[in-house]
Amino acid sequence: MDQSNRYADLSLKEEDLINGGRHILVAYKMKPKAGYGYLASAAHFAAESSTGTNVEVSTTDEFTKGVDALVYHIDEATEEMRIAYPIELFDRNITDGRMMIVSFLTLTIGNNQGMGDIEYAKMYDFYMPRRAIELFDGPSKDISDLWRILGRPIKDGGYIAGTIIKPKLGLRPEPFAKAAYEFWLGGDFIKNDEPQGNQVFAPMKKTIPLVYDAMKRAMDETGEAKIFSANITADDHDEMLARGEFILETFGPDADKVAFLVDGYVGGPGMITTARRWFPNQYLHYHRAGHGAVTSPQSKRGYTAYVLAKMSRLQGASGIHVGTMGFGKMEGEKDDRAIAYIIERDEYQGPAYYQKWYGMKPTTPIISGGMNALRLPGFFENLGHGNVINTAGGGSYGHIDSPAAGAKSLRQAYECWKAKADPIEWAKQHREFARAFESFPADADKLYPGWREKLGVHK
Ligand SMILES: O=C(COP(=O)(O)O)[C@H](O)[C@H](O)COP(=O)(O)O
Ligand SMILES: [Mg+2]
Repeated sequence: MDQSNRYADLSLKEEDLINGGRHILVAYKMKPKAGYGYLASAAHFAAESSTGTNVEVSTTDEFTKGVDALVYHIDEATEEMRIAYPIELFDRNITDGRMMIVSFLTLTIGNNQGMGDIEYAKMYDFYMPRRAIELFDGPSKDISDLWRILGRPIKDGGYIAGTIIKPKLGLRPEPFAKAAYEFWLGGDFIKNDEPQGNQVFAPMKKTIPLVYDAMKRAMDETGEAKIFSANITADDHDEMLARGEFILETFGPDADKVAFLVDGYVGGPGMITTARRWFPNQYLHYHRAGHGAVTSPQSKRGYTAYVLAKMSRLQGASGIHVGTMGFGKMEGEKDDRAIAYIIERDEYQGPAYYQKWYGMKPTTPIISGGMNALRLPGFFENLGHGNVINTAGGGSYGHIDSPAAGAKSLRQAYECWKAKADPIEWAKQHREFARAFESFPADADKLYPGWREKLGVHK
């Protein structure tokens, strides 16, 4: 059944839809299955994603038709399809009238992912009108809160040198706390690796008090504040809250130095919102492990990493991983800068839509995955600034001198970029940075050919 007379109106202008402020707009790359017309499939897609199904139903009335999603733009050659969703379609809380990401996903990237006439469809951008921005929580804490804790300026407070406790799993409580202490002697921020929680060999009730003790000792030793991002992810929200409350109680007077890490892609939007609403005084660290299943450029379904990051700001993530833009070990491109810019700026031109955030707090780009001091100068140059959290696991615990030296090498890499200095010249003055060359020789060979001669390293 061709539903394009009801679910498509190609005379609608995007500019008018935006000025009207009544629609959420979504841009997809969509391809119908062979034998299906583009517009008819697009209209069926919009029907399934809003008020319709594959047949006409007798229960439809005039009001129903007023909230139909409408295809307003198609371009078969570029597989471009854009749909306007009336804002009324989206579910609101009975407790406080607010919007929820789960409803946004259910409609815009729900059943339409399994339709018989659609080969594939991937969301690559969406636009939220001002009213929707008003109805999402947004972050309650942001990077300025971390800068304040670290004793930095709250604007442009700069690079936060972090790590991930490695090995990923298998450390018992004492070695775990020792690994934390050793990094904090040189760095600012430590996160649990995303699978670390309450394993039998490292029970949280034993490990967390030791981590707090390590933090206190490192703060005494360095005279600097330190931050720990603790994983509270759990299937059961009560379990997640119990973890969070136990951690805050343990850190007591230093609970402001605790962030909460939630595995938001595998855990889902409800887990992020529960953490956001239950612990509004903590920095909320969104770890996105698993996202590649839908966001990878190889996947023609789901949504992009840009869309994931943009949703996380609406949900209230204080920070989210944005990859390493081709400088680390995970998939990524230089142009992934856009993923950082959409979450940190107050307005930004995305791949399809110009989004204004109307003062919603920013979400920090968290840079992670195969990073080390040698890779950072190029990374900052590409991004154009260093106001990020960077967690370098291998880059810290793989430094040949110590985790503290690894941490210092990260800070020195940032200072090198800020000073616009030549990394080789910088290495001559900064020992930990220099030793990073010997720690990661494959990277050094690739990024700084001839480094051995220039730095006088002949082993
Ligand atoms: O454990 C790590 C990195 O460890 P290492 O620093 O040793 O590589 C992170 O979980 C991933 O980077 C996540 O990837 P992303 O940030 O792309 O989501
Ligand atoms: Mg990890």
